[in-house]
Amino acid sequence: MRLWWRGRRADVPDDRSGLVVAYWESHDEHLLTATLGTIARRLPSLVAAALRMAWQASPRDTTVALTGNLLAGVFTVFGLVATSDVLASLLAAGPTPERVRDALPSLLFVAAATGLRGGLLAAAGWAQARLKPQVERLAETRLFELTTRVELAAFDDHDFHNAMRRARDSGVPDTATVVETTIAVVTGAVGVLASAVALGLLHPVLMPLLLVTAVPAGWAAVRMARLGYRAFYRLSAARRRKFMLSDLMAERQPAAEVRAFTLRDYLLGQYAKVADLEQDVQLDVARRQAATKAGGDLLTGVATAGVYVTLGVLLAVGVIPLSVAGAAVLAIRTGQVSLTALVQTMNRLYEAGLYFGDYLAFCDLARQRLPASPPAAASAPAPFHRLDAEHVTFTYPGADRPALTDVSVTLGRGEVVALVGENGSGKTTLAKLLAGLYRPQQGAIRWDGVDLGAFDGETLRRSVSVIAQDHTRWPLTVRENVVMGRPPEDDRLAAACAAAGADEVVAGLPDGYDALLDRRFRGGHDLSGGQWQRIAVARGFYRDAALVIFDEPTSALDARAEHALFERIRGHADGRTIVLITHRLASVRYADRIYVLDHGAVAEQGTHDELMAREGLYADLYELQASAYRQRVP
Ligand SMILES: Nc1ncnc2c1ncn2[C@@H]1O[C@H](COP(=O)(O)OP(=O)(O)OP(=O)(O)O)[C@@H](O)[C@H]1O
Repeated sequence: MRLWWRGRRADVPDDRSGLVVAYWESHDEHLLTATLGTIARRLPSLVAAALRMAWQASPRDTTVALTGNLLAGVFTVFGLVATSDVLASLLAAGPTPERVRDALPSLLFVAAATGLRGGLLAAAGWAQARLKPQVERLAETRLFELTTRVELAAFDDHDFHNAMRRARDSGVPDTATVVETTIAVVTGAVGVLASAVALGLLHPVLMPLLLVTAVPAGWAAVRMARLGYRAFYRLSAARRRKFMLSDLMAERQPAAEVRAFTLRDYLLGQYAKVADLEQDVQLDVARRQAATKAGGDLLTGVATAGVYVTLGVLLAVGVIPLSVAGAAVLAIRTGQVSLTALVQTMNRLYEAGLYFGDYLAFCDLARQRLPASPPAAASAPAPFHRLDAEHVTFTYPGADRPALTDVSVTLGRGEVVALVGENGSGKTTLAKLLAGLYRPQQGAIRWDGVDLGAFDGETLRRSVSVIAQDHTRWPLTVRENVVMGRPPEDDRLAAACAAAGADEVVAGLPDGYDALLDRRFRGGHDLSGGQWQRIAVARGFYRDAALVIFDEPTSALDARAEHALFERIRGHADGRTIVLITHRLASVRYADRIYVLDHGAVAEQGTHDELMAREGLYADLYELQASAYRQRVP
């Protein structure tokens, strides 16, 4: 890990003695140490990956785009060679009308070759234009197929986030650019090759002259692209922070707290810091890119002058006739136009290829984080008789101590089991493990004796319903918020909403179940915290799951609604097992079993009466809450 700071050469380490380095100012640099050679060697595989992607997006458009450009190149050669014949006829001795007549067949050939070339390029261009959106869509779909399947723990990993941000921000759009520029590079290369072949046919000594002009421009393009990429890579963590700050300053949800806590100056100050950093790095890169370009242009000019001087010498010493020299000038000009285009597109390909490389790297990384499917995954587990956590230990990625240590709990079919304990004691973590969202590092979660790892993850999760403490307020309609991708059934929807007390919420909305729950859209509605909580609970009831986990489902409910909800939860269990996490101990009195967690371990377990008789942690917490209600104001 190296540190760096704005205003300095981006690749010079800086100890910044005495200053605290923010986490978004530091990053791993191993990728940036790649040499030009390494990166150049990467290009062919990137091009191959891009062409593979283009082929998968549309074989027909890829074929038309490639063959159209290749054939157009062939007609360029024909046209240039025929031009030499035209010049030879026109510059020959004899009366002008005769010379023109002699040149006529070659002239017609030049016209036909030019027309055909134009037609082919137009067809190829149309195919290329069609290819772009198809490739973009394919790249994006693949990315989201992975991000929605990777294990949940990946989202606790900052490296994964950084890689995902780079892949989403630039990788996806640049995938289409790589495909587009790959084809453009083929076009440019064919154009240059056509001119080189035409020059070779005119006289073998002329061919290398064209290539001399390519070297400086190519060097400059590659160096400029690399400088740009280095800046992008270095800034990716800072950009994530900038996006986060801009969301805090311009999104609806934090808007009230930004004002209430007078956070404006603080946020703007933080934003200015990141923006300064970004600007300084960008200016530094722009300066170095401009110097590189100027150097490249100067050298290209010198090389071009050298080419024309050589041509003049060849003409003067009689190595080539005037007609060949004329056609050679034309071929060199054509070749240089193609060469400039080739260098420019190579530059873009190289640059986009680096971002596309990020996209490919992220896809590989995400594939490694896909949950391992067992060799013979059993499909949807039938409702269980027992669900056991056996000596489970779990540590979050990057955390220095376990969130759960040697935890064992048992849930019987149709039971209401409560998890209680102080903040951070591990209740939510245990619930997520029971739901199969995280895998324990030690111990096992067994569904009727079968380790959860033996089940197919998707089908397992269909048998479990988790109403998270920080449940998502989906910007969708009420119906979609409850049904959550399952087939919509009106009777079931109404029953789930009634069980959760969400029917009253729906009755108050003008569009009922079709009301859109997001004020940022026209006609959207907002709900109170408690109303949202009822909608979230209705989600839990709607799913036909063997295990339903309610993580603090009543924290935002008023006392009456809370009491009613617990009654309903008990009444609607219907053979389902309910795991209830709550701090309101009066609500868990009637649970079949209560587990008391303390610092990631089960401290006590039993029924309310058993735990009260024990006079341990549960009894203390219960008494504390009860006494708060008993206290009278003097
Ligand atoms: N994604 C995460 N990455 C790292 N550590 C985490 C993560 N989520 C929770 N923890 C840590 O794991 C421990 C248990 O957290 P957990 O959310 O399970 O507690 P809890 O009992 O549900 O708390 P609360 O009552 O406040 O909801 C805490 O120390 C917490 O800081």
